[in-house]
Amino acid sequence: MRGPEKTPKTTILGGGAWGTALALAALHAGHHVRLWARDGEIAKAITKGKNPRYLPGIAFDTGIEATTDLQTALDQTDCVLSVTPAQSLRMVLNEIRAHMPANIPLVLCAKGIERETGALLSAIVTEILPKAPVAVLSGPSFATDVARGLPTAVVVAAQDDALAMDLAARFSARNLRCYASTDIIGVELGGALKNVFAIAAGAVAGAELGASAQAAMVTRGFVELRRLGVVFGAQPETLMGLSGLGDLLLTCSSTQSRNFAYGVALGRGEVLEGLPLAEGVPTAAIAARLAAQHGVEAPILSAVAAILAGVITVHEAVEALMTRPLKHENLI
Ligand SMILES: NC(=O)C1=CN([C@@H]2O[C@H](COP(=O)(O)OP(=O)(O)OC[C@H]3O[C@@H](n4cnc5c(N)ncnc54)[C@H](OP(=O)(O)O)[C@@H]3O)[C@@H](O)[C@H]2O)C=CC1
Ligand SMILES: O=C(CO)COP(=O)(O)O
Repeated sequence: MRGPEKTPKTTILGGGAWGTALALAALHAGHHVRLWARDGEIAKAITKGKNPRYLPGIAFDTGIEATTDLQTALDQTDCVLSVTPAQSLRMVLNEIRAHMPANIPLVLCAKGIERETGALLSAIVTEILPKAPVAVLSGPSFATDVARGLPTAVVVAAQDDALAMDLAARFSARNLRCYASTDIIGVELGGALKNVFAIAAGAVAGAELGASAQAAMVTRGFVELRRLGVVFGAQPETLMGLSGLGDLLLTCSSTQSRNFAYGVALGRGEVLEGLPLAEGVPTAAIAARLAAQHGVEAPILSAVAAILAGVITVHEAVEALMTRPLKHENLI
């Protein structure tokens, strides 16, 4: 006879919009959920069913145990979701190293490439927590949609198919459908690079260059994403899926995306300081550098990096893109 099912114990690192939304999703999937936030006020608010700084206007179920104490957050956990920004991952992993139980999966939910080193986030986990099986959760999913319980589909990748399937089953609930994948690199690259193309699409919208230009930018951005995927060893078909095409469709068309909104402000020539987190900003520079190092033709990535570095304007970038030598429509 089977014994009673054990309640999954899930720890979320990060009390921002996505950390809170994923904590709620885990709660709705029946987990015992603890969330670590570095800010005590945010931890208190989440425990009371709100996060006014990051999810304003959304009241949610109580039941998430939020704390500023890492030891408490990680005690007896059986799965950890890392949901702080990509550029903080190394710092956060170094902080949790002493408290992390051995052989517990670490699921990366941030989207970016480390600016200083060019490392993919999964490589940073392997370097700092070599005993933690690494997984990646990505796909078209606005935190506010997930927090409101709107239907959303994502993909969870792990090298071990059984782990990927387990995690997909663990986090799936009525309004969150998780597909499994074994292509960690493809899934993380799709999430990291779509942010840069969302900035490009936003800049085109902000500069009022028209819907046709926006569609061209997204389509050619997708070609660049697939080219970089080949270099990194991603499976090309992964990028046709939720983390890749799916997330481009979402974030290259909606001001709900912070990266798209950042691009809009850039295109309008507005002040950028103080805008919410746009992960595509640090990732653009390193992605353009990696593309150049590997001889990958990626004019949109380079243009976004150059605009963000203040080397060229949006209009100059568009003119340079439009007057490149004519060629066949190479799709890879
Ligand atoms: N929002 C969304 O819709 C989605 C976001 N993502 C990805 O999730 C990641 C996080 O995004 P999101 O939650 O939206 O971002 P937010 O800006 O909403 O929140 C970021 C959170 O990370 C915390 N944080 C920042 N730096 C550190 C650090 N060094 N140590 C500990 N905590 C830190 C912040 O704490 P504090 O408040 O103290 O500064 C805050 O709680 C990003 O990579 C994003 O691309 C993925 C899918 C959807
Ligand atoms: O990654 C996201 C949706 O899939 C969120 O996008 P932004 O970070 O641009 O808001």
